[in-house]
Amino acid sequence: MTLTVTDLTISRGGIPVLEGLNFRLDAGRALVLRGPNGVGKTTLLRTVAGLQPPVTGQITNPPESIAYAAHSDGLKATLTVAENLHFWADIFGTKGIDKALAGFDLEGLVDRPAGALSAGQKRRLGLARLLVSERSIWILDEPTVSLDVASVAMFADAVRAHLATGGSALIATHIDLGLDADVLDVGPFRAVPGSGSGDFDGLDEGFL
Ligand SMILES: Nc1ncnc2c1ncn2[C@@H]1O[C@H](COP(=O)(O)OP(=O)(O)OP(=O)(O)O)[C@@H](O)[C@H]1O
Repeated sequence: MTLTVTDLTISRGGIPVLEGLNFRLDAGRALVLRGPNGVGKTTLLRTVAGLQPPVTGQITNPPESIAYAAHSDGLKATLTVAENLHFWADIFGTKGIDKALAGFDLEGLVDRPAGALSAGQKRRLGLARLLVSERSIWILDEPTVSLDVASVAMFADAVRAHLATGGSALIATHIDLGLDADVLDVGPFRAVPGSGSGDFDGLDEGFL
């Protein structure tokens, strides 16, 4: 399960933000994206996840291999924790939520509506969907926002376990997760300004 990005140029709101990107993500590996605020990390993740087309270049990955966790949690506020996970299990065509509940310490919250969770608990539930998805390539945008130290460690353990079973992860994060990961600084790939339509793109997905 290899993700390959070749000669990629990406845009946001019709304006190119990064260009000339080439990288591959092999099974069992994590790649951490670094770069200053606004450089285009989220845009790159959205493009790799298939939420928007590249300007130029290719992205190849096995079909139905990607699970994408965006900035926002994208939870169903009136559904319980268990119902949210079952909802996503139905979407992904998988069965069972126990591993996801255990992996993110949610067993004590199964009957709580997602809207009544704390910010960190919501984030844990959002990340638990990765386990429900059973997808091999995780695309993660600032996954540790709102997480306390113990929950960051829990998340890092989940990523390590995923890599150990042949999964992979592409992660935009400003913190050190303590993973054995490759690092790609996208700063040097900033696009030359002056082209594009400038159209506003209001789409902001929670999870796919
Ligand atoms: N919906 C949008 N429409 C138009 N432009 C946008 C939109 N969202 C972000 N941008 C712009 O696109 C550029 C890239 O933004 P992006 O969110 O990809 O950066 P980032 O590297 O993820 O930043 P951060 O580290 O702050 O999360 C920025 O200049 C940003 O202002």
